[in-house]
Amino acid sequence: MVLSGIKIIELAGLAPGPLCGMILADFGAKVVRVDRTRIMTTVDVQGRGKRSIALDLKKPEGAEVLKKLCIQSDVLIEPFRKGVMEKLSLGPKDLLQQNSKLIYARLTGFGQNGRHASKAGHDINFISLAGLLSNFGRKGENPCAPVNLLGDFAGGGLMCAMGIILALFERTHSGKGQVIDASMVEGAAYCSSWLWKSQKLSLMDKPRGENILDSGAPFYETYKTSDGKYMAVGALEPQFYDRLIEGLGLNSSELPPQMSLSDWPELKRIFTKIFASKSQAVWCKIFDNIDACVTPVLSLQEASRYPHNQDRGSFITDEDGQVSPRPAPHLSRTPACVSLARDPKVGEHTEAVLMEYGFTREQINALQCAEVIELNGPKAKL
Ligand SMILES: C[C@H](CCC[C@@H](C)[C@H]1CC[C@H]2[C@@H]3[C@H](O)C[C@@H]4C[C@H](O)CC[C@]4(C)[C@H]3C[C@H](O)[C@]12C)C(=O)SCCNC(=O)CCNC(=O)[C@H](O)C(C)(C)COP(=O)(O)OP(=O)(O)OC[C@H]1O[C@@H](n2cnc3c(N)ncnc32)[C@H](O)[C@@H]1OP(=O)(O)O
Repeated sequence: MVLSGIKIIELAGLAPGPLCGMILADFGAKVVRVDRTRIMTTVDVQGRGKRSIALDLKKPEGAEVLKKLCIQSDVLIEPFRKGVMEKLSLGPKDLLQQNSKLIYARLTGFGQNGRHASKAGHDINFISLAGLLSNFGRKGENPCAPVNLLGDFAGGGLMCAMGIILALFERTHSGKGQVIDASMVEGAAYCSSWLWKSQKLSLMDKPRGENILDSGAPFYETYKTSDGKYMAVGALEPQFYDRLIEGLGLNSSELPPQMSLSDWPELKRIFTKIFASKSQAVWCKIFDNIDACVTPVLSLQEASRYPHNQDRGSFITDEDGQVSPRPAPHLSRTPACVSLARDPKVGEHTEAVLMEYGFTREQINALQCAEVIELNGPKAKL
């Protein structure tokens, strides 16, 4: 696997850091998640392929343990707001001094400088300041966040993983680590470069809900079917639009032209009425054989059972029976080799990991007695 041999320390966070660590683990890195002590469970639902140690970083001995782990690792992912790591004497200066090859990834909302750098925030705040949230939602309605996909995951976890991979690549030439300042405001904005640059093309320059891709256009919209489900229509180009009209059983000579903006509301009414006359399954049968960019809107469960996705094995089931997406993209020679084991429990691997990093049993016992670490898993085999 591409990242075989790469050792990553991930300090436990809420959502973006865990995705970043999971991607790297899926592609072969050895990821150790550092959980807090005295917590019953983790909120990390993206623990696939990771091991967990429970370590109290507030205790000086705990910070020393982390330093020792980082000396022997390639990457540290830290998800706290600016200044938290420095307060623990675990900032980049402290750690890079001991391991100049370390890649120190700082995944925050607002970045390491600027007036909001020390403020707390969540996905919705980051995408609001990136100028993006103002674009989501229907005409006349309040902006509505696309769950926490854009800030936390596209702009956060994924961008941070890209930064780490870039830094690992660069390190093969320079032999040096570096600090990655991954701000979710900037990551989300960067992912959305098309939106910024398409203003010039008059594609997305009208108010929210009146543009071609934001529910303004009748041919890029969802429609309710007779059984209360939905179809997604993405018939943007004229050739696909013609086939949409054909599939709906309409006659284009009796309709206004596709790009007549003033007629979009009327076209939407017509399409809405027709889609409501048949069930989703019937529309699927019709549009399965027509190249019109029309697809069913599926729930997560339906997506994993959808024939095309089954053809490609796009979803996997772990040993707990939990279904999730398999890693993407596919690499032909060195594909991801995903773990099907259940996610790690907090502190399940403390002993095994510490021994692997050179701690003796006596040292581990002492750390345990001082409540610096917790051992919640099976004993390591010596
Ligand atoms: C929208 C998403 C988030 C979605 C997540 C939700 C699904 C979940 C969020 C809350 C969960 C619920 C909650 O946990 C309560 C229940 C728990 C139960 O187990 C399950 C049910 C729950 C109801 C649970 C359910 C769900 O899981 C939730 C609803 C996002 O946007 S995620 C992106 C967030 N933003 C960022 O990542 C940006 C950068 N980070 C930050 O801005 C802040 O870290 C953040 C996230 C705002 C948190 O701020 P906070 O003040 O709490 O932390 P920091 O200032 O960063 O400091 C961290 C302190 O912790 C100390 N520390 C860290 N590790 C250790 C350790 N190993 N040992 C000791 N101490 C440690 C660290 O030193 C800091 O201490 P100080 O404050 O003293 O400096």
